[in-house]
Amino acid sequence: MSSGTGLFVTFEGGEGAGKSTQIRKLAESLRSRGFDVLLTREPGGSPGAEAVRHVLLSGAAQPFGTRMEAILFAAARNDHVEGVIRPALNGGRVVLCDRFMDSSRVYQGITGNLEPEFIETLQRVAINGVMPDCTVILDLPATAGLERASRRGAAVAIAPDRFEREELETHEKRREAFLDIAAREPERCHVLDALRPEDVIAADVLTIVERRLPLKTKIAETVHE
Ligand SMILES: Nc1ncnc2c1ncn2[C@@H]1O[C@H](COP(=O)(O)OP(=O)(O)OP(=O)(O)O)[C@@H](O)[C@H]1O
Ligand SMILES: Cc1cn([C@H]2C[C@H](O)[C@@H](COP(=O)(O)O)O2)c(=O)[nH]c1=O
Repeated sequence: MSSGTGLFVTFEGGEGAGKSTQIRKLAESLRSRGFDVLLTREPGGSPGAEAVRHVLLSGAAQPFGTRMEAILFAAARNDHVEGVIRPALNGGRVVLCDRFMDSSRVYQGITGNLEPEFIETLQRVAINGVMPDCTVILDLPATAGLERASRRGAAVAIAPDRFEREELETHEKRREAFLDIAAREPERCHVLDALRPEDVIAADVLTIVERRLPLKTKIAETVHE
């Protein structure tokens, strides 16, 4: 459970699953209902973590090995948590984060072949008690997600990042690894079929998140009194 009186929701899944799309839609729906929403992402979300994002996604850290990359992701996460996420939750805000610790478990742990104990130790240090209240996992075949990501990249002339460029088999393993996490943590994780139309998925996401809202968060007006 997250710290403070806010609500912490993370979005996870493979490349091109629709995380950014769904986060934007959810933020819009919640804001229109008066909630004070912070939309953020990983790696990144704070000035220090955004600097590390560039190092990681460009592949500049790749020659130093997966362990080094995992530690950099954790360092960026800790900066983001302490500088941005924890203060927002303490202020009663709804925090929506595009990827978080489950991405490290999957990308660095499972497909990076790092020992689970090492990854879990890093996560404990990185999140320092700030656990997501709820995680939406957008699930689709890797081929479909990569196709979407490549169409999106072509439209804005952005090349695939260091992780997107990996083998199809690796992306399929990641899909299975996210589903395994969901099976192990059913209270926190909700798996949605991401092949459906955006608005159908968005309605499911809103239902999931609304169930958790009244208990913990404040509406925007009361936060800024
Ligand atoms: N349900 C959907 N059906 C069809 N296309 C979609 C759907 N959701 C998103 N898209 C499109 O797929 C592309 C990828 O979506 P988006 O950027 O939201 O994914 P993402 O999970 O954040 O990707 P990444 O992890 O690679 O950043 C975008 O062009 C988006 O418009
Ligand atoms: C948080 C996190 C991310 N990654 C990888 C997953 C993606 O390939 C990129 C982020 O790109 P996006 O377009 O912003 O989704 O980084 C990772 O390997 N480990 C992590 O902890």
